[in-house]
Amino acid sequence: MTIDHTLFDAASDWLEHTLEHAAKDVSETHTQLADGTRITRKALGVLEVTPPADRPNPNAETLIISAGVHGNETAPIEVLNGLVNELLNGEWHAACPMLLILGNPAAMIKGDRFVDANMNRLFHGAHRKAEYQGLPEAVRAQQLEEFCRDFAGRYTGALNHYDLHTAIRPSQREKFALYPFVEGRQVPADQCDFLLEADVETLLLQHKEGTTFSSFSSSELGAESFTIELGKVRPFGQNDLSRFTGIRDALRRRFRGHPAPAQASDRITVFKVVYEILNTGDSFEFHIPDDVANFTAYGTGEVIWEDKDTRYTVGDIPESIVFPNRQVPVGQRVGLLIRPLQRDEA
Ligand SMILES: O=C(O)CCC(=O)N[C@@H](CCC(=O)O)C(=O)O
Ligand SMILES: [Zn+2]
Repeated sequence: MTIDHTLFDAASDWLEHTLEHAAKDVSETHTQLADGTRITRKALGVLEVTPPADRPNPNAETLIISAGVHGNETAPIEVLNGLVNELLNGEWHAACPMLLILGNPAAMIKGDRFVDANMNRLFHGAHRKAEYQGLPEAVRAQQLEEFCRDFAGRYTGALNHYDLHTAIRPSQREKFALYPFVEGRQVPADQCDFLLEADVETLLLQHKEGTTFSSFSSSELGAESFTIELGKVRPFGQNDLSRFTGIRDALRRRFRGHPAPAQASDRITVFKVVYEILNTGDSFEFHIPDDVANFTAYGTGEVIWEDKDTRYTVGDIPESIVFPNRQVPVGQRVGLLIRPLQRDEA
């Protein structure tokens, strides 16, 4: 490895630098690769890649790729860091402008989903709410929004954002993507092809705007954005990276500006979110066990949650649970209920 250490001080790579400096400020710095690509370390865990102006960008796109918005979701962090190492090592040339983000370094060091507040609920302006004022995760969400806004504002090509995660629970469908809700929008076929290329065969359509990173970039920046769940949460070093080669190879292909391989888009299974379960407070009872897998289905009449005022039972069409988690603050998401998208709903 012949990495230029002006970018990462004495650290061996981007991830090591990000973890070592998690409690410190780092200033902006940049370097130029032998092929003329400029790499700017904008801040801790934020790299901008700028190919030389005369290099073709065959897919006419700009990319934002984020991982580690939840600190314990380490596999996508390792995948993204591996791709950065390849780039810095001169193994291939970057074709498109890219903003690469390791979201929450302090939580990565702790090995936890977050430190003070779930950062993936603080985007799309939510970091401005009084209850989050001054929290490091609110400051970081605002900083990441600003970097993305600045990056998006400097380019005209199609903007795409893939926010990479892994799930807390096991899942009947190991890899799946969530498409943030934007009024009147439909998922483009080439995005489904990309998901399939990355071995992601299941897509969930959100039913309302949210405060996730991908909701921010799609609603505020007009990006085609997805949250992508790639497997299960594990600590650094304990991931079986052979289960993540689909996303690694698909991203590398995009970074290099190579054409998309042909895919059969009808292979993707699409669900829509029909209901978001929220923690309603003291009398809230969630009837789904803690160890249930994502996509477990519940039949007509089954009670999912209740409190002193409300009892939610499944209606005529079975519904499946995704992201069940009762350990969330009042007002936050305890889970999503989904059902397959019918043909006439497409
Ligand atoms: O497994 C879980 O319960 C959570 C995994 C995760 O972090 N998922 C994202 C999904 C974001 C979205 O809805 O687009 C999250 O909860 O932030
Ligand atoms: Zn996550």
